[in-house]
Amino acid sequence: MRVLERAGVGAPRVDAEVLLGFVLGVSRGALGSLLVLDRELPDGAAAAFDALVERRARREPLQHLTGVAPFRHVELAVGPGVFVPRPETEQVAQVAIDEARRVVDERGSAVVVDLCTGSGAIALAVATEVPGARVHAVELDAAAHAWAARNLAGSGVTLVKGDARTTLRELDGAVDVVVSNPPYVPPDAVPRDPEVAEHDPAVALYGLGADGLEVPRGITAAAARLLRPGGLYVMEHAEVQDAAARAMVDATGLYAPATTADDLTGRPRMVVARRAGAPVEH
Ligand SMILES: C[S@@+](CC[C@H](N)C(=O)[O-])C[C@H]1O[C@@H](n2cnc3c(N)ncnc32)[C@H](O)[C@@H]1O
Repeated sequence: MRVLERAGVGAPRVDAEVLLGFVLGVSRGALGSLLVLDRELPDGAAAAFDALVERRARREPLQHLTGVAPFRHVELAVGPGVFVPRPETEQVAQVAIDEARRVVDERGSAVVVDLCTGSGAIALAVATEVPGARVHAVELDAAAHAWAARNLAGSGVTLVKGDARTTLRELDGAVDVVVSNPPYVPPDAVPRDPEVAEHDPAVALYGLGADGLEVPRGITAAAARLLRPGGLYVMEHAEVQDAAARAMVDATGLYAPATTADDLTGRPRMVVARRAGAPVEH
């Protein structure tokens, strides 16, 4: 634990417990007590644990070491080449899930699209938690798409490889919920944590343009094209982008006035808007 603390790992005790549980093949909860850390480990486990701690001290993401990332009620396989799903995105998924459930109750089914799906986290959560939802997911990057294909196999989610700004034309005007956690980091805001800066793919982080919102602007336009009138759009953004994200949505003239919703820690982290009027003509 001290090795991780010295390396600047944010939650050294938690990470040490997770890695020990991983080596022993038990959940962190089943470890029982931290005293386990002081006991002798079975043959081979001590060396395996030390090797993992050393890698974690070099700031490899914990989830790359265990190969999994928890997200709501599901677990995603993750590793190099894919963005590790974050707890704050669970609340973005919640907004999409609540709306999809409401639509299913009202109409018997709902069409949900997850743009920029990465590991497939949001799409899998919606498909798992909302029976009656028909879920589509789009990912541009080949490596991330491969992780999503692995995670979404057998889930019923339709996964498409392509640019989320231009795909799924067959669903134009027919979608009830579009949810997205796109890249949105501005070019001058390189994340400080090595786990993020060195291990999350650049295509997952940087939203392009001076404000980081060039890709999100394209996603917002695509969502307007996909949504039926009254359909809901929810998109994650950085804490400092709340006003810019609302302005971005409102500037399209295609949505009712956008609002901002908070994540579970009370930070403004997503823009929410309903599609207004008639579907866009093409
Ligand atoms: C911030 S990550 C989010 C991944 C996942 N939705 C999550 O919340 O964990 C953004 C994802 O968008 C993908 N991406 C970037 N530009 C894209 C585009 N134009 N079309 C589709 N996917 C894109 C990246 O490869 C990355 O997987």
